Amino acid sequence: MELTLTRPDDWHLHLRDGNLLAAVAPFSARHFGRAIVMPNLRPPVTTTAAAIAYRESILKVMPSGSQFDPLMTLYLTDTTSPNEIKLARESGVVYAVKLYPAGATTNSQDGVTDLFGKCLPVLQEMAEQNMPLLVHGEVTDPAVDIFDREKVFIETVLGPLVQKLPQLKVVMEHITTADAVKFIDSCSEGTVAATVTPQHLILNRNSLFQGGLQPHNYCLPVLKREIHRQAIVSAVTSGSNKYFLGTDSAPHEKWKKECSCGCAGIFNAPVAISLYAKIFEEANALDKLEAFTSFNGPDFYGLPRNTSKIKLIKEPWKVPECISFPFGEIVPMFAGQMLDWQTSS
Ligand SMILES: NC(=O)N[C@@H](CC(=O)O)C(=O)O
Ligand SMILES: [Zn+2]
Ligand SMILES: [Zn+2]
Repeated sequence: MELTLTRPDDWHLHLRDGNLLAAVAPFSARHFGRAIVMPNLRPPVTTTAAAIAYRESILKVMPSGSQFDPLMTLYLTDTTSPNEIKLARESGVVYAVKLYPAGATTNSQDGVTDLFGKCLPVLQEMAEQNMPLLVHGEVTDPAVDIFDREKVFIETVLGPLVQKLPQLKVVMEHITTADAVKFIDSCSEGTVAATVTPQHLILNRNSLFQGGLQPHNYCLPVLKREIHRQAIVSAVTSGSNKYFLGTDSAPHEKWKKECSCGCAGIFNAPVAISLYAKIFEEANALDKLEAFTSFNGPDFYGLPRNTSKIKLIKEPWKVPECISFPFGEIVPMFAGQMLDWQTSS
């Protein structure tokens, strides 16, 4: 069996920097036309000037002949100025601003401590400039159970934000719950949307503990119960244009995952397209796959859809156990397992 799709884009990707960037970027460039590149480096990408420099370093490591187009983002802080948003818009290379609640996830130390108290003028400027806000949607209050942090974020931050600034474009990133689906479905089309990762569509929280602790299935927001997984599968396969592909591929070196305090993040770039195809096939919804992978994202961002195509063939392949590069090793999602779909180049 074969499927031809308009080339997909990845609307949520961590490319890292330095040696790791060079090692992982080709895995995304192989399949995706464009990617929204997350700014959570150390130090974070907080200015347009830094975003331009980061974009250059990404383009430098691209395989020759690659058309891959990195769409840059700024990391919102308590002190980001409205003027920085103007510069970002004028640059033509910054496509969004990312909200990390301080302490919510990897490299979020410099994130926002009080969105409504500190960031309202910037958010107003973003609404005016039609600059989307991308949201890691979890509260950081240690008193809130980790499995409830997305739900509480919707109730206490996202809901009120959408009420306060109804013109602001918002993407709730990597949604994991039925609560998020309900919220997104209730919002107005073209203004609020969500990305969905392969891991949250294919795994539930049992996968964290299956046969022992599984660090390579650990990401944030953490995997949830099966009923939540089913709700997001229904959402993406429903044909709604509010949901689109965002892998959240987030590589960490093997030693940083397999240790006494492992990092959150799953490296799924090599398997993401295969997994999305598997999910849509199992839901009898392969006819809805292309809108999710290739149409809904650019339509939301107001960008043209890609014109080139990729071909998927149903032919089993084994995911490598480990990907080695000159300075280390990374374990991909589904390492050592068989998958049905692969792309033919
Ligand atoms: N998803 C993750 O578990 N980790 C991401 C950060 C993020 O997207 O929250 C990372 O940068 O490692
Ligand atoms: Zn996140
Ligand atoms: Zn992410």
